[in-house]
Amino acid sequence: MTTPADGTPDLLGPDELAELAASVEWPDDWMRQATRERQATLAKPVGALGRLEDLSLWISAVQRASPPRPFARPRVVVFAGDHGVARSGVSAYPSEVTPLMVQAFLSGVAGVNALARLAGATVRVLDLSVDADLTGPGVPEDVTSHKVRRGSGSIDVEDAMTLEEASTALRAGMAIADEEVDSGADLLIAGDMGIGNTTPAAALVGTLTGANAAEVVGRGTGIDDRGWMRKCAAVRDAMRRGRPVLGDHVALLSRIGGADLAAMTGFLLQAAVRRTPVVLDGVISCACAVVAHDVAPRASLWWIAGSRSTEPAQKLALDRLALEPVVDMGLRLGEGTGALLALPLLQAAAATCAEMATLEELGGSH
Ligand SMILES: Cc1cc2ncn([C@H]3O[C@H](COP(=O)(O)O)[C@@H](O)[C@H]3O)c2cc1C
Ligand SMILES: O=C(O)c1cccnc1
Repeated sequence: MTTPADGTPDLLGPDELAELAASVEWPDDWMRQATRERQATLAKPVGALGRLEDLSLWISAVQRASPPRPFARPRVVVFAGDHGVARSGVSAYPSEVTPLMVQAFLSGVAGVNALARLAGATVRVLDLSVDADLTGPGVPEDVTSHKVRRGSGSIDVEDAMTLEEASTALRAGMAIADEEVDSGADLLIAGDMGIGNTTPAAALVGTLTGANAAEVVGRGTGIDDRGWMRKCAAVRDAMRRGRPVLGDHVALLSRIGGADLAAMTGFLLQAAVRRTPVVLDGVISCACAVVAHDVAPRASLWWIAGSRSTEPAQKLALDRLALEPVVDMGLRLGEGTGALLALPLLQAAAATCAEMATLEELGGSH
């Protein structure tokens, strides 16, 4: 935690967040318009590339380039963290799976690794709040370089973390986005790993959209009806704890979020500040996106929805963000997999627009 010389905790205050929000620029509408005009001249019937054409306009606007370029350095950052609420029977799997999956990401054998290889993206995994000690031989130091705490509190009955830790986690996420953009990433994806994390995600979406627990709670890793009812009760209790601090984003994340989710929120915000596009993934990244959008409404113009999740909270989140997923394949994995599934379609949108001749260049007209 960063603490100023006088010893007071370095809280991320509303003024700093408002300043951050004000620094988010608009994507470039001139480039969007230039690409719209180009699409109308390419060697195809007008509109024949369907939604790829819409995607090419967004890519142009966020790249400030017309025609758009395929992304050269797409990067996934997986935010790993455990959640005390998992002890209340809200997940089909135990928290011990979280550190195992971190090892799997590092070994390159998880779903996110396979899809990243296919899509030409690289993967970085960070332990923000895994309830295990991941330092030691075989684990690169980078993995724990932004660790905030071991596990987050059980949000139905206690705070996920302190206000200081929430501030630290948000700042960590911003620093991570800076690190990635400074290292050359031109497209970012926020992946998640943490047993129980669909519970705080649902609670955040429910609190910010005004929906009730039954409307936001899904099956997560595959809980049965009794598990779903336990999860509804946990989310209802968490939302009761979150509602009084609606509007204070640091307090909201400290009460009913988690260090991993707070970091992801900071990451999404800073990506927008750095004019770097993001493909959102499943319910976790979309829940964080709703928090980040509440801080900085313009930030969502820098994001696109990769994949429809089966989690109901993701639908409410995307409605709030006015985003329509690129693919709908019934995914419910997270890790960044849904975003990676959409990435080849984004590349297709950029490549067709950049590489196709115009009808006029072929000697024709229409
Ligand atoms: C082996 C395994 C790999 C995963 N990869 C992502 N998740 C996903 O499922 C979890 C969230 O669902 P819930 O809230 O129901 O626990 C998170 O770890 C999320 O990343 C996984 C879950 C498991 C079991
Ligand atoms: O929507 C997701 O990404 C998701 C759904 C269930 C479990 N983990 C992640």
